[in-house]
Amino acid sequence: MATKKKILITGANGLLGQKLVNQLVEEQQFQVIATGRGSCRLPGDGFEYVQLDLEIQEEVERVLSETQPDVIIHGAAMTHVDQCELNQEACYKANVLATQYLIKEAEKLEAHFIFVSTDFIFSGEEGPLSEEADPAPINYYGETKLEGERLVQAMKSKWAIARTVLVFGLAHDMSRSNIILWVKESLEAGKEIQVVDDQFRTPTLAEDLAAGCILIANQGADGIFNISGPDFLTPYQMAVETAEYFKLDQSLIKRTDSTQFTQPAKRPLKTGFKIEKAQKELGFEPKSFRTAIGILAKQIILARS
Ligand SMILES: NC(=O)C1=CN([C@@H]2O[C@H](COP(=O)(O)OP(=O)(O)OC[C@H]3O[C@@H](n4cnc5c(N)ncnc54)[C@H](OP(=O)(O)O)[C@@H]3O)[C@@H](O)[C@H]2O)C=CC1
Ligand SMILES: Cc1cn([C@H]2C[C@H](O)[C@@H](COP(=O)(O)OP(=O)(O)O[C@H]3O[C@@H](C)C(=O)[C@@H](O)[C@H]3O)O2)c(=O)[nH]c1=O
Repeated sequence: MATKKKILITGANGLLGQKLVNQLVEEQQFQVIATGRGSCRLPGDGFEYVQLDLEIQEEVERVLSETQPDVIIHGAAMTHVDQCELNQEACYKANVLATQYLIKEAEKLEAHFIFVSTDFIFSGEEGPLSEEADPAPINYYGETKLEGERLVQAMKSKWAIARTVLVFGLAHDMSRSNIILWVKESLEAGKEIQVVDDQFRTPTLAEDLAAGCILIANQGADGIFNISGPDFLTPYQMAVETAEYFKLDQSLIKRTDSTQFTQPAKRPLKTGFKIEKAQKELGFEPKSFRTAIGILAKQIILARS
């Protein structure tokens, strides 16, 4: 029996990482090597976990030469946008240097390299955007992700970039929350929240992002693909839909805009992605926002039982 190809996931303990490992183990197309900083926080089995801090180049060299993956999905990053703005050195190490070390080993192995990127490489002047739009980041996190994309696009071996937007979902032992969980928990606690209605996104269920990355891996696809949800919404609209779905008090949601609600790092106003290319070329089919909330609701109930 032919031995299976090996796929290595970086940041496997994270929201996307956990969904990638779950789906890859289920599909059984690859031998799965899950890597992450520190101990394994993933439930279940069917994969090999290897500790890998991507900011330590010797560790990257050792782990990659020992595991010899055929495919790498690089989702690891510093993703707290405000912390990235305030601690730019840490952000640069996690998002640029780590990617640089990994690319060097991927080229040696001629491994298919799939880089997960973001709508935050864009200025937010217009949206939704196609894969051909010109990047112009307006926060430091976005700058480092764009730098990562540039390193990837200069690779001599096969590469792909999966760009996504406002990922939401439920994972084990999460290091940070995301908008749907935050809205639900705030309203359940009877807390009033200010939510902007002048930013536009195509929010993405973590499972759909993972499915899109795996389509790229399975098909050996190369180039840039927008992998996001299909619905073009503002955070305010997302909050109202979440309240409706979970039958929570909508009066606690106070509509505001980006001039009133400010965060340390500027957010691009209008982003969101057109996903026709991924739909046509990969067969990518994400869930509607409402269906996605329903999936999340089931997971929340399961997690409680
Ligand atoms: N979340 C979102 O809304 C969006 C995310 N993206 C991109 O998607 C990808 C995944 O995001 P998401 O799953 O939400 O992020 P998470 O923050 O949930 O996961 C990121 C993971 O990367 C790990 N990591 C960070 N630095 C290192 C390092 N030096 N070595 C090894 N692992 C490291 C973190 O480890 P630890 O658990 O130890 O902290 C964490 O598990 C990222 O590349 C992000 O830029 C793009 C658009 C939207
Ligand atoms: C906390 C908060 C957020 N918001 C809005 C602002 C923003 O548009 C949206 C999400 O806010 P957050 O700060 O939680 O998420 P944010 O850091 O904007 O999320 C980003 O994460 C990185 C990793 C990405 O790559 C981006 O695609 C994007 O998803 O909700 C409010 O309106 N009120 C609030 O109190």
